[in-house]
Amino acid sequence: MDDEPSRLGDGAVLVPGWLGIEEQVWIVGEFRNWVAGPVPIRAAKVRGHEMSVRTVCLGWHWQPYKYTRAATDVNGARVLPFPDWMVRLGQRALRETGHSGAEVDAYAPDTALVNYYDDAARMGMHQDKDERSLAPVVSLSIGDDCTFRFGNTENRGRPYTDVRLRSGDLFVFGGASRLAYHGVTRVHSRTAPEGCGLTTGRINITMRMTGLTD
Ligand SMILES: O=C(O)CCC(=O)C(=O)O
Ligand SMILES: [Fe+2]
Repeated sequence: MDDEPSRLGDGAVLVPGWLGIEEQVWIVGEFRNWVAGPVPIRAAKVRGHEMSVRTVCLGWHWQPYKYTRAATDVNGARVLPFPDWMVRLGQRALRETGHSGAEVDAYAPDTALVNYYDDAARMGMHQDKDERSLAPVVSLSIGDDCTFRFGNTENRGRPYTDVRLRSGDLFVFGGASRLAYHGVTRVHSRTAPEGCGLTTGRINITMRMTGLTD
């Protein structure tokens, strides 16, 4: 049995086992299409250093530290459109984490950062703050477990909470937690459940509302 949902902060809810195994498999299949282009998955460069995580984007392309329609730091191609099914999935995520009908209706995510972590990949503590909208971020994890660190809105340090994110878990952070620092301190190799579609590594999808218009 999966654990009950837990609150990691005001507006931050973790729902273990939210995606069924068939949904996970299906999303991994979509992931294989996304990484094949038009913009290949790549490690973004932050101040000249490649991140250990590799990322492919939908809707808008994220590069440190802005969103563009075309991947001007990769191959100049326009990223794939943000899929309708993901808008609906994002709305369902908000509905099932206690958001009001009005918030659900207003939720129109238009970018997803799709990260792939191998065993050695990590993500340092950061805020998701390149969006103009403060609508919640919806995070989905598939594959190997990770240790996810969810902190405070002031700085990268304590107080923070370390939790295990497992395949199928949903994490939503909005409201007073929307600009909380967070990161991934480690990936737990070979922990992916059998049949999730991924045999090695971890996929994380964060959908967001950019608040941008063309
Ligand atoms: O991999 C995760 O769980 C978090 C990813 C993240 O924070 C990001 O892409 O901004
Ligand atoms: Fe983030």
